Amino acid sequence: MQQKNQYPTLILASQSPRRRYLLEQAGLSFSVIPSRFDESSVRLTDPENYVRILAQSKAEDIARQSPESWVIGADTIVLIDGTILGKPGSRDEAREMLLRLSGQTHQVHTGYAVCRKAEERMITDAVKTDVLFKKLTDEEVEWYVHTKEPFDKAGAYAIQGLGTFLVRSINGSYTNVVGLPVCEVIEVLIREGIVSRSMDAPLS
Ligand SMILES: Cc1cn([C@H]2C[C@H](O)[C@@H](COP(=O)(O)OP(=O)(O)OP(=O)(O)O)O2)c(=O)[nH]c1=O
Repeated sequence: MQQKNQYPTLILASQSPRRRYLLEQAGLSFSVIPSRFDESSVRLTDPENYVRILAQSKAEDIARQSPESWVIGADTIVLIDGTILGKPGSRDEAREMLLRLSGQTHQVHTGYAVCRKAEERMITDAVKTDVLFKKLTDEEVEWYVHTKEPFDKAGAYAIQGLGTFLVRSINGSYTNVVGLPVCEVIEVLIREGIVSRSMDAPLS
């Protein structure tokens, strides 16, 4: 008898617990295999293109190992006045980023990619959300840096965490700021027949 292949149907190619949580919250079943793609190898173009290329590269990295699976990759950056803020490497850098965002509107761009190597299928797009920070006092910045939350987050904050107090308002997708535009990604998964949202199908 022929062995059934062992590839998972859907893989999230990300180390980010936030992305995992967002997809779980939406009722999806999937495996997690973080990509080891070197992000520094990608040249900075315009923000939308940049996050799409990174998302695509992360997804392709895992799709090569698991060609029958559908693979999701994503990348999030924070952009203020044309400058990209990545993850802060030190307390000083986190402080600097937060002071730069204080009282201003910035953009969060998340690129996503959904691909299946076996049929050379690749769908990518990017979503932008505007985020307005309240004006921060030095004490607030100091307190937040000391919580250590800023360190693995683009722009040195987490809207879904303690950093929620920093955000006065947003215009656009909330989940996009957290790291994955869930509505758009699930639209792709439904369109490609990977998940269903009809009553006669099981959950996910
Ligand atoms: C702005 C913002 C970013 N972030 C996070 C989401 C991402 O995990 C991180 C941006 O880094 P990314 O390089 O996009 O992702 P990652 O390195 O965490 O995971 P992987 O490359 O394996 O997919 O910042 C928040 O959690 N909350 C926020 O409010």
